Amino acid sequence: MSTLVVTAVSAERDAVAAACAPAGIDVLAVGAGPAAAAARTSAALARGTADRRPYGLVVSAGIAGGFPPLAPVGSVVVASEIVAADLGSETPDGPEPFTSVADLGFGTTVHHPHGPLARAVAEAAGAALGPVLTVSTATGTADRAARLARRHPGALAEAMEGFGAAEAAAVWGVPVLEVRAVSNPVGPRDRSAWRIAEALDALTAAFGRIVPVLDGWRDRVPGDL
Ligand SMILES: O=C(O)c1cccc(C(=O)CC[C@H]2O[C@@H](n3cnc4c(=O)[nH]cnc43)[C@H](O)[C@@H]2O)c1
Repeated sequence: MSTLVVTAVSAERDAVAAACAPAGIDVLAVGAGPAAAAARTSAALARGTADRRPYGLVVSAGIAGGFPPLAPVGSVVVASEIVAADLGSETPDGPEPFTSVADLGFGTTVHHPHGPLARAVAEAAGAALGPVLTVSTATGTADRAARLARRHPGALAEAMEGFGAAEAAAVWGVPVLEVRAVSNPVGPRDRSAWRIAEALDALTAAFGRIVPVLDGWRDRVPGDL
């Protein structure tokens, strides 16, 4: 079965496609944020099924903010967990001014990529493996960066689409991965410090090393990886 890679914007799509298109892996720009990612990823999965070419894996990919020092600018991360970090409610009292929908008892905030596949992809890419957060509002202050890091120990990075792509993949019963190249630190907003070209180059290089693993996954005998 084939693989679908989804990115937010066309520059990310082109960076991934430079490595994936020669291998016949589809790469789509589905828009920024979890809602656009969920809607358009689900539509692409439906098209694949209708065309009798169902996808067997969804990969959310692109650039991201990295939590220093775990994920420096220019590094690549692979998600061990895809976490909806701001899906919940603010709370007026207590040390933690946020509670998740999972804690409130009416939703899920974590998707778990296939462990052996995520490990194999991280190893091939020379990437760190750990939680990657999905946010609807990019972090722009040191205070919020510290709160997120406290609430999600070991979090490597934040981006804005992974959880949406994972929700779509779950609806279609397809496994999901998230692969990100770090363009900026999570913290006080300074767009001039974003190293987008460096991160896009890192993304292309990472997918060059990941493609053979995805090929092996496509051809796998269940239990192989
Ligand atoms: O301006 C450009 O040339 C350009 C090229 C490629 C990508 C972009 C984006 O702005 C991508 C937005 C996308 O990146 C993720 N992202 C990156 N850093 C963060 C962050 O610190 N916090 C949250 N998300 C981040 C996110 O997935 C965005 O959708 C521009």
